[in-house]
Amino acid sequence: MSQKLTTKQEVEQFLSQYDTFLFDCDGVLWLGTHILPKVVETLTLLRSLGKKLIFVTNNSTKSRREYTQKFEKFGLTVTAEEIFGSAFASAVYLKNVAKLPKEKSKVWVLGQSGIEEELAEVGIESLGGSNQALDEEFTTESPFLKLDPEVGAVIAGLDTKVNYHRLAITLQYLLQPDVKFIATNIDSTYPQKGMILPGAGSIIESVAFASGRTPVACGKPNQAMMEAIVAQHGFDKKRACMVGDRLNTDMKFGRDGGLGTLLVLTGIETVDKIHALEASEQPLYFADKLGDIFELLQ
Ligand SMILES: O=C(O)[C@H](O)[C@H](O)COP(=O)(O)O
Repeated sequence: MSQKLTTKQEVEQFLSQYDTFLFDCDGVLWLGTHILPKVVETLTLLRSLGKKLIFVTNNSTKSRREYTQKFEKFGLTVTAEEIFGSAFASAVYLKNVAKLPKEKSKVWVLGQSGIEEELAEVGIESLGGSNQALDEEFTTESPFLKLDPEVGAVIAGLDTKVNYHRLAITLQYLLQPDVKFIATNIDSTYPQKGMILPGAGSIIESVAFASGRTPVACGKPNQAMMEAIVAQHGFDKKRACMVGDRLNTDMKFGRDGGLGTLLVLTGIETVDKIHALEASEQPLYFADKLGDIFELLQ
Protein backbone atom coordinates (compact mmCIF):
# COMPACT_ATOMS: atom_id res chain seq x y z
CA MET A 1 0.00 0.00 0.00
CA SER A 2 1.40 3.44 -0.93
CA GLN A 3 2.67 5.38 2.11
CA LYS A 4 2.05 9.13 2.33
CA LEU A 5 4.99 11.20 3.61
CA THR A 6 3.50 13.32 6.42
CA THR A 7 6.08 13.45 9.24
CA LYS A 8 9.77 14.31 9.71
CA GLN A 9 10.55 10.72 10.72
CA GLU A 10 8.86 9.33 7.59
CA VAL A 11 10.85 11.71 5.36
CA GLU A 12 14.14 10.85 7.11
CA GLN A 13 13.42 7.13 6.73
CA PHE A 14 12.49 7.67 3.06
CA LEU A 15 15.68 9.62 2.30
CA SER A 16 17.91 7.10 4.12
CA GLN A 17 17.06 4.42 1.51
CA TYR A 18 18.24 6.33 -1.56
CA ASP A 19 21.48 7.88 -2.87
CA THR A 20 20.08 8.89 -6.29
CA PHE A 21 16.84 10.66 -7.22
CA LEU A 22 15.41 10.82 -10.77
CA PHE A 23 12.98 13.73 -11.08
CA ASP A 24 10.24 14.19 -13.63
CA CYS A 25 9.85 17.89 -14.44
CA ASP A 26 6.37 18.99 -15.57
CA GLY A 27 3.99 18.54 -12.64
CA VAL A 28 6.76 17.85 -10.11
CA LEU A 29 9.24 20.75 -10.29
CA TRP A 30 7.05 23.21 -12.16
CA LEU A 31 3.86 23.81 -14.10
CA GLY A 32 5.07 25.50 -17.29
CA THR A 33 6.93 28.62 -16.11
CA HIS A 34 5.50 28.40 -12.56
CA ILE A 35 7.97 26.74 -10.13
CA LEU A 36 6.17 24.71 -7.44
CA PRO A 37 6.48 25.54 -3.72
CA LYS A 38 9.83 24.79 -1.99
CA VAL A 39 11.22 22.88 -4.99
CA VAL A 40 14.48 24.87 -5.07
CA GLU A 41 14.90 24.43 -1.32
CA THR A 42 14.24 20.68 -1.56
CA LEU A 43 16.71 20.08 -4.42
CA THR A 44 19.34 22.24 -2.67
CA LEU A 45 18.83 20.28 0.56
CA LEU A 46 19.12 16.91 -1.23
CA ARG A 47 22.38 18.04 -2.85
CA SER A 48 23.69 19.16 0.58
CA LEU A 49 22.93 15.62 1.83
CA GLY A 50 25.16 14.23 -0.96
CA LYS A 51 22.26 12.85 -3.05
CA LYS A 52 22.76 12.53 -6.84
CA LEU A 53 20.00 14.32 -8.80
CA ILE A 54 19.04 13.45 -12.39
CA PHE A 55 16.18 15.10 -14.30
CA VAL A 56 14.14 12.92 -16.68
CA THR A 57 11.44 14.66 -18.70
CA ASN A 58 9.14 13.43 -21.47
CA ASN A 59 8.76 17.03 -22.65
CA SER A 60 10.50 17.11 -26.04
CA THR A 61 9.95 20.82 -26.73
CA LYS A 62 13.32 21.74 -25.22
CA SER A 63 16.83 20.33 -25.67
CA ARG A 64 19.02 19.49 -22.65
CA ARG A 65 20.84 22.79 -23.25
CA GLU A 66 17.56 24.73 -23.18
CA TYR A 67 16.55 22.95 -19.98
CA THR A 68 19.77 24.05 -18.25
CA GLN A 69 18.66 27.62 -19.05
CA LYS A 70 15.19 26.95 -17.59
CA PHE A 71 16.74 25.60 -14.37
CA GLU A 72 19.07 28.63 -14.25
CA LYS A 73 16.03 30.96 -14.38
CA PHE A 74 14.81 29.26 -11.18
CA GLY A 75 18.22 29.70 -9.55
CA LEU A 76 19.27 26.08 -10.00
CA THR A 77 22.55 25.08 -11.67
CA VAL A 78 21.97 21.83 -13.55
CA THR A 79 24.32 20.51 -16.25
CA ALA A 80 23.12 19.04 -19.57
CA GLU A 81 24.58 15.68 -18.45
CA GLU A 82 22.11 15.67 -15.50
CA ILE A 83 19.13 16.07 -17.84
CA PHE A 84 17.51 13.36 -19.99
CA GLY A 85 14.69 14.60 -22.21
CA SER A 86 12.60 12.55 -24.62
CA ALA A 87 14.04 14.59 -27.53
CA PHE A 88 17.54 13.42 -26.51
CA ALA A 89 16.34 9.84 -25.97
CA SER A 90 14.73 9.82 -29.45
CA ALA A 91 17.85 11.21 -31.13
CA VAL A 92 20.04 8.61 -29.39
CA TYR A 93 17.60 5.86 -30.44
CA LEU A 94 17.69 6.98 -34.06
CA LYS A 95 21.49 7.26 -34.04
CA ASN A 96 22.39 4.06 -32.18
CA VAL A 97 19.42 1.70 -32.62
CA ALA A 98 17.42 2.59 -35.74
CA LYS A 99 20.66 3.20 -37.68
CA LEU A 100 19.06 4.80 -40.75
CA PRO A 101 20.70 3.89 -44.08
CA LYS A 102 22.90 6.59 -45.61
CA GLU A 103 20.47 7.18 -48.50
CA LYS A 104 17.56 7.66 -46.05
CA SER A 105 19.30 9.45 -43.17
CA LYS A 106 17.04 12.52 -42.84
CA VAL A 107 14.18 12.83 -40.32
CA TRP A 108 10.82 14.61 -40.66
CA VAL A 109 9.85 16.27 -37.36
CA LEU A 110 6.33 16.80 -36.03
CA GLY A 111 7.34 18.75 -32.97
CA GLN A 112 9.42 21.67 -31.74
CA SER A 113 13.01 22.91 -31.69
CA GLY A 114 14.08 20.64 -28.85
CA ILE A 115 13.84 17.65 -31.17
CA GLU A 116 15.61 19.47 -34.03
CA GLU A 117 18.48 20.55 -31.75
CA GLU A 118 19.05 17.08 -30.28
CA LEU A 119 18.99 15.51 -33.76
CA ALA A 120 21.57 18.04 -34.96
CA GLU A 121 23.71 17.20 -31.90
CA VAL A 122 23.98 13.58 -33.11
CA GLY A 123 24.53 14.65 -36.73
CA ILE A 124 21.05 13.90 -38.10
CA GLU A 125 19.51 16.38 -40.57
CA SER A 126 15.84 17.18 -39.92
CA LEU A 127 12.99 18.76 -41.93
CA GLY A 128 9.61 20.17 -40.90
CA GLY A 129 9.35 20.90 -37.18
CA SER A 130 9.53 24.61 -36.43
CA ASN A 131 9.82 25.63 -40.13
CA GLN A 132 7.57 28.71 -40.26
CA ALA A 133 6.44 27.90 -43.82
CA LEU A 134 4.38 25.14 -42.16
CA ASP A 135 2.40 27.79 -40.28
CA GLU A 136 0.77 28.59 -43.64
CA GLU A 137 -2.66 27.10 -44.35
CA PHE A 138 -2.39 23.69 -46.03
CA THR A 139 -3.31 23.42 -49.72
CA THR A 140 -2.65 20.71 -52.27
CA GLU A 141 -0.06 23.12 -53.72
CA SER A 142 2.05 22.89 -50.55
CA PRO A 143 5.75 22.67 -51.51
CA PHE A 144 6.20 20.14 -48.69
CA LEU A 145 4.11 17.64 -50.68
CA LYS A 146 7.24 17.09 -52.77
CA LEU A 147 8.48 14.54 -50.27
CA ASP A 148 12.21 14.29 -49.65
CA PRO A 149 13.26 10.75 -50.69
CA GLU A 150 16.14 10.90 -48.17
CA VAL A 151 13.70 10.96 -45.21
CA GLY A 152 13.98 7.61 -43.43
CA ALA A 153 12.05 8.37 -40.24
CA VAL A 154 9.38 10.54 -38.65
CA ILE A 155 9.84 11.74 -35.06
CA ALA A 156 6.62 13.04 -33.46
CA GLY A 157 6.34 14.86 -30.14
CA LEU A 158 4.55 17.67 -28.33
CA ASP A 159 3.90 20.54 -30.75
CA THR A 160 1.99 23.55 -29.43
CA LYS A 161 1.94 24.95 -33.00
CA VAL A 162 0.43 21.79 -34.50
CA ASN A 163 -1.86 22.49 -37.48
CA TYR A 164 -3.45 20.67 -40.40
CA HIS A 165 -0.47 21.46 -42.63
CA ARG A 166 1.98 19.74 -40.26
CA LEU A 167 -0.35 16.77 -39.74
CA ALA A 168 -0.98 16.37 -43.51
CA ILE A 169 2.70 16.33 -44.48
CA THR A 170 3.62 14.04 -41.55
CA LEU A 171 0.94 11.60 -42.76
CA GLN A 172 2.42 11.56 -46.29
CA TYR A 173 5.76 10.41 -44.85
CA LEU A 174 4.09 7.83 -42.59
CA LEU A 175 2.27 6.34 -45.59
CA GLN A 176 5.73 5.40 -46.94
CA PRO A 177 6.24 1.86 -45.52
CA ASP A 178 10.06 2.20 -45.37
CA VAL A 179 9.87 5.37 -43.20
CA LYS A 180 10.26 4.55 -39.47
CA PHE A 181 7.82 6.06 -36.94
CA ILE A 182 9.27 7.27 -33.64
CA ALA A 183 7.32 8.99 -30.84
CA THR A 184 9.15 10.99 -28.19
CA ASN A 185 6.59 9.97 -25.54
CA ILE A 186 3.03 8.77 -24.91
CA ASP A 187 1.80 11.35 -22.40
CA SER A 188 -1.88 11.99 -23.22
CA THR A 189 -1.92 15.26 -21.27
CA TYR A 190 0.32 17.45 -19.18
CA PRO A 191 -0.42 19.83 -16.30
CA GLN A 192 -0.23 23.59 -16.48
CA LYS A 193 -1.21 26.00 -13.67
CA GLY A 194 -4.88 25.30 -13.05
CA MET A 195 -5.47 23.19 -16.15
CA ILE A 196 -4.63 20.00 -18.03
CA LEU A 197 -3.50 20.34 -21.66
CA PRO A 198 -3.23 17.90 -24.58
CA GLY A 199 0.14 16.15 -24.47
CA ALA A 200 2.42 14.63 -27.07
CA GLY A 201 0.54 11.35 -27.00
CA SER A 202 -2.71 13.02 -28.04
CA ILE A 203 -1.04 14.81 -30.96
CA ILE A 204 0.85 11.70 -32.07
CA GLU A 205 -2.35 9.63 -31.88
CA SER A 206 -3.82 11.81 -34.67
CA VAL A 207 -1.23 10.73 -37.27
CA ALA A 208 -0.94 7.20 -35.82
CA PHE A 209 -4.69 6.73 -36.31
CA ALA A 210 -4.64 8.32 -39.79
CA SER A 211 -1.71 6.17 -40.94
CA GLY A 212 -2.76 2.99 -39.12
CA ARG A 213 0.76 2.82 -37.67
CA THR A 214 2.05 2.49 -34.07
CA PRO A 215 5.26 4.34 -33.19
CA VAL A 216 8.21 3.27 -31.05
CA ALA A 217 7.98 5.57 -27.99
CA CYS A 218 11.44 6.56 -26.63
CA GLY A 219 10.52 8.42 -23.44
CA LYS A 220 9.31 7.13 -20.05
CA PRO A 221 8.32 4.32 -19.39
CA ASN A 222 10.64 2.90 -22.14
CA GLN A 223 13.48 1.15 -20.29
CA ALA A 224 15.93 2.02 -23.06
CA MET A 225 15.90 5.51 -21.50
CA MET A 226 16.61 4.02 -18.04
CA GLU A 227 19.49 1.96 -19.46
CA ALA A 228 20.97 5.07 -21.10
CA ILE A 229 20.75 6.98 -17.80
CA VAL A 230 22.30 4.14 -15.75
CA ALA A 231 25.04 3.69 -18.39
CA GLN A 232 25.93 7.40 -18.20
CA HIS A 233 25.68 7.84 -14.41
CA GLY A 234 26.46 4.35 -13.09
CA PHE A 235 24.20 4.45 -10.02
CA ASP A 236 22.77 1.55 -7.99
CA LYS A 237 19.11 1.18 -9.08
CA LYS A 238 18.26 -0.42 -5.73
CA ARG A 239 19.28 2.80 -4.00
CA ALA A 240 17.55 5.11 -6.48
CA CYS A 241 14.05 6.61 -6.46
CA MET A 242 11.92 7.94 -9.33
CA VAL A 243 9.90 11.03 -8.37
CA GLY A 244 7.01 11.81 -10.73
CA ASP A 245 3.41 12.96 -11.18
CA ARG A 246 2.11 10.43 -13.71
CA LEU A 247 1.36 6.78 -12.96
CA ASN A 248 1.62 5.33 -16.50
CA THR A 249 4.93 7.00 -17.36
CA ASP A 250 6.97 8.13 -14.33
CA MET A 251 5.87 5.50 -11.82
CA LYS A 252 5.89 2.64 -14.37
CA PHE A 253 9.35 3.81 -15.52
CA GLY A 254 10.66 3.66 -11.96
CA ARG A 255 8.91 0.39 -10.98
CA ASP A 256 9.94 -1.46 -14.16
CA GLY A 257 13.50 -0.19 -13.66
CA GLY A 258 13.66 -1.59 -10.12
CA LEU A 259 13.77 1.86 -8.50
CA GLY A 260 11.78 3.17 -5.53
CA THR A 261 8.85 5.42 -6.45
CA LEU A 262 7.43 8.64 -5.03
CA LEU A 263 4.32 10.14 -6.65
CA VAL A 264 3.52 13.80 -6.01
CA LEU A 265 -0.02 15.15 -6.38
CA THR A 266 0.86 18.50 -8.02
CA GLY A 267 0.40 17.16 -11.56
CA ILE A 268 -1.95 14.69 -13.16
CA GLU A 269 -2.88 12.11 -10.51
CA THR A 270 -5.09 11.96 -7.38
CA VAL A 271 -5.12 9.82 -4.20
CA ASP A 272 -8.20 8.00 -5.51
CA LYS A 273 -6.30 6.96 -8.65
CA ILE A 274 -3.48 5.56 -6.48
CA HIS A 275 -5.89 3.57 -4.30
CA ALA A 276 -7.75 2.23 -7.34
CA LEU A 277 -4.59 0.33 -8.31
CA GLU A 278 -3.49 -3.13 -7.17
CA ALA A 279 -1.02 -2.75 -4.27
CA SER A 280 1.83 -3.99 -6.51
CA GLU A 281 1.08 -1.22 -9.03
CA GLN A 282 0.97 1.58 -6.48
CA PRO A 283 3.94 3.93 -5.91
CA LEU A 284 5.84 3.03 -2.74
CA TYR A 285 5.36 6.59 -1.47
CA PHE A 286 3.27 9.64 -2.26
CA ALA A 287 3.18 13.26 -1.10
CA ASP A 288 1.06 16.35 -1.71
CA LYS A 289 4.09 18.10 -3.27
CA LEU A 290 7.86 17.64 -3.61
CA GLY A 291 8.41 20.63 -1.30
CA ASP A 292 6.93 18.62 1.59
CA ILE A 293 10.35 16.93 1.87
CA PHE A 294 11.93 20.27 2.75
CA GLU A 295 9.03 21.52 4.87
CA LEU A 296 8.65 18.36 6.98
CA LEU A 297 12.38 18.32 7.80
CA GLN A 298 12.27 21.82 9.33
O1 LIG B 1 4.73 15.68 -24.01
C1 LIG B 1 3.97 16.00 -23.08
O2 LIG B 1 2.80 15.68 -23.01
C2 LIG B 1 4.55 16.76 -21.93
O3 LIG B 1 5.63 17.51 -22.31
C3 LIG B 1 5.00 15.75 -20.89
O4 LIG B 1 3.91 15.16 -20.33
C4 LIG B 1 5.76 16.43 -19.78
O5 LIG B 1 6.84 15.71 -19.50
P1 LIG B 1 7.32 15.33 -18.00
O6 LIG B 1 8.31 16.42 -17.62
O7 LIG B 1 6.09 15.32 -17.15
O8 LIG B 1 7.95 13.97 -18.20
